Order: sequence, then C-alpha cells, then structure tokens
Amino acid sequence: MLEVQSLSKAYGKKQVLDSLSFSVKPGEIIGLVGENGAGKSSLLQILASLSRPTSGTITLNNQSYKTELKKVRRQIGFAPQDVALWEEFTVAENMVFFEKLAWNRLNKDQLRQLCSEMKLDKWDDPVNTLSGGMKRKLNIAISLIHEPNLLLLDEPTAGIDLKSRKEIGAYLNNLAKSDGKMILYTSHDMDEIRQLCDKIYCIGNDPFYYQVLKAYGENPISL
Ligand SMILES: Nc1ncnc2c1ncn2[C@@H]1O[C@H](COP(=O)(O)OP(=O)(O)OP(=O)(O)O)[C@@H](O)[C@H]1O
Repeated sequence: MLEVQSLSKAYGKKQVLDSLSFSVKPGEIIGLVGENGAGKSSLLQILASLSRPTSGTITLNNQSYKTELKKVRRQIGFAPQDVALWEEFTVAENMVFFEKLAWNRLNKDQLRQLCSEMKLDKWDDPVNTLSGGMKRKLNIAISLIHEPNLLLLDEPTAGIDLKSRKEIGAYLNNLAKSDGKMILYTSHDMDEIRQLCDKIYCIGNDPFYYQVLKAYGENPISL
C-alpha cells in the first residue's frame, strides 16, 4: 500500500502541492487529473523518488521514502511524459540495455514476452521507425522490467490512437487486477480515466475537473 500524508511541494515561493493525503491499495488504478500546471507531474516525480517534497511523509508497503529509500526504489516503476529511448537501437536492444540497469535479471525471451503483452511486436525494428504509440508502449514495458509494485505513468496515452489506448488500458487493467500492482496514472482524457480507474483524484485549486466528473456521475476525490 502507498500512503501519503500531508505532502506539500513548493518551487521557491510557488506552492504547487498543498498538504495532500491519500493512499493507494494493491490492485487499484488511480487517475490523477487537473489543469495544466496543477502539479500532477510534480506529484509523480516525488512518488518516483526523483524529487523531494517540501514536507510530508510517504511510505510504500510500510517502508519510508526518507529512511528506506533503496528498498522503496526497487518497488517503483516510472514512465515519464517524455519518452526516453535509444532511437537508433532496436526494441530488442533497448530492452536489453535497460534490463542491464534493472535490479533483477530477465532473459531475452522474458523481455520479448513483456513487449508482446503490451502488443508491441516490432522486436527487431529501430525505435526511430516506431509510431508515438509504440514508443509509449516500449516506455511502459521498460518501466516494468524490474517487476515494480507501484507503477507511475505520466500521460502514457497522450497523442496515441484509440486502438493503442485500448491495448494499453487493457494491459494496465490486467496488471492491477491480476498482479495486484498499484497504478497512478495521469491523463486529460476523461472517458479513458472513467473507464480505467477505480478512483479519481483531482489536483489543484480549479474545480473544473471535479465538476465535470461529478456531472458524469463519478465520485472524484479533491486532494
Ligand atoms: N523544477 C521546477 N522548478 C520550478 N517550477 C516548476 C518545476 N517543475 C514544475 N514547476 C512548476 O510547477 C507547476 C506544476 O507543474 P507540473 O508539471 O507538476 O504540472 P502538471 O499538472 O503536470 O501540468 P501538465 O498537465 O501541463 O503536465 C507549474 O507551474 C510548473 O511551472
């Protein structure tokens, strides 16, 4: 379980996140929504342990981000908004490269299987010949190599076609429901969020998203 207590983040004098408290249980998919600049990416970066909060506490499966960071990091998978891949190398070469940086060992067949589960079958193709959606799938596959418990995805479906969205959604749903992974996910697509997520957290001071989701009959939680 991920537990966040009174988490705040300021950049200089600019307060971005103000005393957020929430939790995520195994098997839950949480949608994070909010206007541009509300702080969604800032929150994911803090939860990915790439940035520090100004104040507040976070624990993952009872392990503290402050005192047990090494153990915590092993349990986190993060796919940032910007796709970071070796463009000239093939899908296979990228997977093998990132496997070398991971904590656990997977052989080539297992890495290929990970890509196939994402419906990414271009194993021998250079990344610079892939579509944006395929690159995003590869980014997610890479974030799963070390079998994290907590998966943080920053707009994984931005700018990709409906079929790939559905495939990514189905895959994430399976990861949560079959493997018990905790997934936090940002998107500006309300239909997708409503279909995929168990809970929706609205970040920021603007009540727009909250009101839209209420009008859809959802029960969003304002953080
Ligand atoms: N490293 C930084 N230094 C200073 N300000 C920052 C930094 N990172 C983010 N910010 C500011 O914090 C605010 C929140 O940014 P963030 O990227 O977290 O929002 P977001 O909700 O993810 O936005 P978007 O939907 O556009 O991706 C913005 O005003 C941004 O300019």
